[in-house]
Amino acid sequence: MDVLVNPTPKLHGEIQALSSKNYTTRYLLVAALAEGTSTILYPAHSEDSDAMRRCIRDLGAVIEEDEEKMVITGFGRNPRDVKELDVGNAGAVLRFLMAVAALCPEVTFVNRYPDSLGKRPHDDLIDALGQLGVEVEHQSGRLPITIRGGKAKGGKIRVSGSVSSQYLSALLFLTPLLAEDSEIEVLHDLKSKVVVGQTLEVLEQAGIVIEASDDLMHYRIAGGQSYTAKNYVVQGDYPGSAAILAAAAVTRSDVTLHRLEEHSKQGERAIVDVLRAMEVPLTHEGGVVRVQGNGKLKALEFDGDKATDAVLAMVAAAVFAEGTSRFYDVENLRYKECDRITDYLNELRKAGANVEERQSEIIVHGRPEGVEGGVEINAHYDHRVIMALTVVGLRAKQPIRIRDAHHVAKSYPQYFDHLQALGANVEWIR
Ligand SMILES: O=C(O)C1=C[C@@H](OP(=O)(O)O)[C@@H](O)[C@H](O)C1
Ligand SMILES: C=C(OP(=O)(O)O)C(=O)O
Repeated sequence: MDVLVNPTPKLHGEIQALSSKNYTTRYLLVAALAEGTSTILYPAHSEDSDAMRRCIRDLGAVIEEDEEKMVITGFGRNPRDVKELDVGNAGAVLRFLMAVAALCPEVTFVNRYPDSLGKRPHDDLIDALGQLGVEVEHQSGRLPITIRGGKAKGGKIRVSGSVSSQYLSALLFLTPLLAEDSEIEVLHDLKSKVVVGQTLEVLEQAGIVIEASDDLMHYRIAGGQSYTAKNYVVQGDYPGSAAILAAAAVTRSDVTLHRLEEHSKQGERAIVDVLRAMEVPLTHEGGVVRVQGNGKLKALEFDGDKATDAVLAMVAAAVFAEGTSRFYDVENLRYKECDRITDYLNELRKAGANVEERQSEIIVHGRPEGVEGGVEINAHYDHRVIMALTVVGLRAKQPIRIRDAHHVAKSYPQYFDHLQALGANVEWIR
């Protein structure tokens, strides 16, 4: 299904932020790896969180749920012998479960999104699992992937962090369950380092002890640990909310978002500081962000690796800023649902934005006068491209049609409902 985004000068109203995708996938996983019964309050409901829920159920977790919570009885260190797992288009879910599959005799991860997740590389994790004696069959590091586990005991592992932090997170979830102690050394650089902080936070909540160096490049993990069943509460989601806040910033607005903790470990909370630095009038107190946009923004320079999943929304805001903005250290955006540098900038250019790319940078020459619009956008299967192009469409002169906008449901199925509630003129078209 497509979405038509019509020019919308004003946004007004209050919404509750969606629940965090990254915390939901992690809490589901640690609940499954525990032997007792855990409760997750306010879990996210999206394609990615559904993928984790479906897979842990296939692996033997028992899940009961109502509107507000999920009650999960885990399988501990003994997942069911399942032949196939379908993670949909969810990168983190795939990588985390590739590690968990080391506890299974033989599991194949199917390739349902050959043009999106099917193109993403997993070589560094495959290599690390190999060091633990796990046999992995793959297509040049890509899906479909078959994992033959059962032999992993622990030991020394070296893993590259230069493409994704998810490989390291995956190993941090697995190693405490192995019989022997492990030591993990991260090679090269570690991208999206802040997300590893979320992994460590959740592991600690689940009763797992991990010794991490201050720079997050070295870890010691005692083997033979058990995950404790616990009650978890999922906080609001900054990456998805970043798009709503960017929409409020580029329009004349009075928009309030609830459930966005100031001291969250989500790096994408930087959206608030970035918009503030762009001189967007806003306040953030007691978990409530209020933007009173006047449509005026100033350009800025920002290290995008600190807030990976909010960069596209920040770039969309910068499209209308006075001056030239630069988002640097963002190379790993190329390895997401699409190439979030080349593919995204091509779509932005179609809409009339003045943008340039470098291998690891996005440069935006702002157009405070607005962009032309009047074009069709290819979503590239990417929820964050869809959300960001919507922000641009609100301030374009002519409507923008976003093809296959239903892929927004990967993380934020209610995105267009929330925008409509704020007065945005957006409509679904078949
Ligand atoms: O661990 C996670 O849940 C995630 C890590 C990040 O990926 P990279 O480490 O590949 O940047 C992020 O972009 C993704 O949306 C979720
Ligand atoms: C890149 C993302 O997710 P994943 O890597 O889990 O597919 C995202 O949510 O923007």
